[in-house]
Amino acid sequence: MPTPRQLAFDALHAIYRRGAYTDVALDRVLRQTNPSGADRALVTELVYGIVRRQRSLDALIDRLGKKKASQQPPDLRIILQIGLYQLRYLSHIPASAAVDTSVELAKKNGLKSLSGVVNGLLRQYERLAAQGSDPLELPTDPIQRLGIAYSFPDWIIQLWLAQFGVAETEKLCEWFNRPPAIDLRVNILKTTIDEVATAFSDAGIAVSRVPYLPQALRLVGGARSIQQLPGFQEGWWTVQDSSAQLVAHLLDPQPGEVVIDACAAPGGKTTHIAELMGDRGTIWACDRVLSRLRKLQENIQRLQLHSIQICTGDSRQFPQFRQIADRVLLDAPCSGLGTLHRRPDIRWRQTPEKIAQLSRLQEELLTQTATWVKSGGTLVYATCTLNSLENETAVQAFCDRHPDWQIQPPSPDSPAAPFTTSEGWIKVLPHLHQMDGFFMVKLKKK
Ligand SMILES: C[S@@+](CC[C@H](N)C(=O)[O-])C[C@H]1O[C@@H](n2cnc3c(N)ncnc32)[C@H](O)[C@@H]1O
Repeated sequence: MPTPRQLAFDALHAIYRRGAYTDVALDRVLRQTNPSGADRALVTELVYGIVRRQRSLDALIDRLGKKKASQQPPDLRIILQIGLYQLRYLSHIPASAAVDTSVELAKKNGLKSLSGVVNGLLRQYERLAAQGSDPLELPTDPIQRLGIAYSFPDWIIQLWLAQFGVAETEKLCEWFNRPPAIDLRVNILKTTIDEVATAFSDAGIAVSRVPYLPQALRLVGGARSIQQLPGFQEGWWTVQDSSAQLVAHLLDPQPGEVVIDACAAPGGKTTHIAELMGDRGTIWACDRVLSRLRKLQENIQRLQLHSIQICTGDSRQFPQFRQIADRVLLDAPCSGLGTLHRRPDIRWRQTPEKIAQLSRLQEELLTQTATWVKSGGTLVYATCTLNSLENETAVQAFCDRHPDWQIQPPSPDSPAAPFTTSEGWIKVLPHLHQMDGFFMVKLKKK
């Protein structure tokens, strides 16, 4: 049976050298070997943590090694990262264990002749740390300082510094390096939040309520196998972050209405809309990615909903929806910078060029889906990103071009009300609200 560190090495090898997605590579090594609880937790922590922290870890290798990280043999670099990550970020692992197991990894993975390099570099880290000096040297320039200290690319730091300033950006970076919480949304058509909370506590699983969110329960104590939690098969709940739950509350759909969800898959918000409507009315769930729509279909079946119709294709091209909807949700494809803790590789995969393309797509989707709304109807635009170009700027530009639309703040009793700015934007900031970062706004058509 391979050790947890060997499994982490295998997953990181697939991620760095073959371009695999982090969650896919991790899932593969866990499924192949099915390690026990503590080992599984260590592999998960190492893989997610190292992908997140790779800029900081490479800066340490640059400082402590004879060669820069980028010039090290690729597998050696992975092993050095595994060792340094444990020394720097995992307080429950003794330094000697971190060093010895990394030396072992080098020997077992064809790098016997370089195992001395691993030993020397990790011990040098330990020596400096023991003397009380931080082995991670930081430049004075604030962009690079935060980028290296918290392991983000400079462009993301720049973007946030412009929006939030230094102190807030630092808190945000720190938050995004923590493991994510798992929130559930209780299906009010099947059960109540109290019943679900009791079922969980009877099964020895702690859950807590989330302020302002009437259907949200947060799992206390991290990662678990979701399918085995009480009530999953019965459709009592859906995994959905609390901030994503705010979106359907802001839309405020009513029983009997026609609602179109323009970017619906895998259906977290579509199914919430159906639940809030008492499963009465018509919800068109559109998306252009078939595999994601299959997940939506599974969710509809598990939750036993009947009011949702699936529509496959590009939401910029559905003339049949012209002026038929009471409400439209545009949960737009976006850069995802509000969910960096959940998807550790986005910070390295996303680029300003890709965001410029997304921004054009968002504008086209907003312009087209707005034509679906009846007079007096509403459209909610939402993204899970913290980037004003995709948020305030996009919506303001739309309003400037369409004077028959205006921003409508949520009603004071809406769960979204506490997150609303004076301009009517709903902005969820992770370090303030302890949820994924989200932006949403409700627009009303005259
Ligand atoms: C943020 S995700 C939607 C998440 C979903 N609303 C939920 O709550 O589960 C954005 C979705 O937009 C879809 N998408 C991207 N471009 C599209 C287009 N032109 N037309 C329709 N769907 C599109 C993507 O396939 C993706 O599923």
